[in-house]
Amino acid sequence: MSFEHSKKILIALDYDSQEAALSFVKQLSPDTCRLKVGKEMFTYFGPSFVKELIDLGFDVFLDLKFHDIPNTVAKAVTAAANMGVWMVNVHASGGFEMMSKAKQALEKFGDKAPLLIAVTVLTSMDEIELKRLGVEKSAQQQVMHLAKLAKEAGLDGVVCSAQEAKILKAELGNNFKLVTPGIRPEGSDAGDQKRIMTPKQAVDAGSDYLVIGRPITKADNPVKVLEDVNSSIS
Ligand SMILES: O=c1ccn([C@@H]2O[C@H](COP(=O)(O)O)[C@@H](O)[C@H]2O)c(=O)[nH]1
Repeated sequence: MSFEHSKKILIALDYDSQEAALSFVKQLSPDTCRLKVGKEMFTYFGPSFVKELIDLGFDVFLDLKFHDIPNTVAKAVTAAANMGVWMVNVHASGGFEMMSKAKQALEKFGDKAPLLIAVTVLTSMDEIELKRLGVEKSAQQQVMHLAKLAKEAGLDGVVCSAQEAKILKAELGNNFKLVTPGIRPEGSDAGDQKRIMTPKQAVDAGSDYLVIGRPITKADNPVKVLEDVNSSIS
């Protein structure tokens, strides 16, 4: 199996126990996946947990989806870069100025700067939910609108669903990275995710990185599920 394909999988570590998360992580190799730390684990266990994962050799995506005024977000992404994370994100709906300031704040880290990615439309949202927010565009149109804004602001890519990957790649080019949660291997429960695809469909559509949480972490044999996902996309 090619190393490049294995590293496409970002496992969402959404645990309320650091011990449980670490006992799972210690069965993994940094050659077969990267790890994502989100709001739950960061709120419980903070930067020391993130650093422990980095010390174990893993690339870490710090998924805190910053959304605040430009100055605050620029300082928050600076703190993330100081932690040594591989990728960090902000909400595109925080605006062009916020995204630009965040990108500028990372320039001082040179080639050690984390990738900076913007969340477009959460994969748990469908058009009914967008309408409730007053957004009349389709999910695909709204993702495209926010992704173009993120690209103009100099960001490295976006979080979107794999359902939008093909059209985003065609419009924004191959270097603009697409990080896609809402990945569901055949037969797994969608849960609260609305815009979903299987790992193979996502890769075929052009996703660069596939975020997978519960289908792996809640499985009876998580390592086997990861191996099967990696085989399906290799
Ligand atoms: O649009 C988004 C942005 C982030 N997420 C995060 O990804 C994982 C998905 O976990 P699953 O268990 O595979 O559903 C989770 O940590 C979310 O916070 C997302 O799902 N959608």
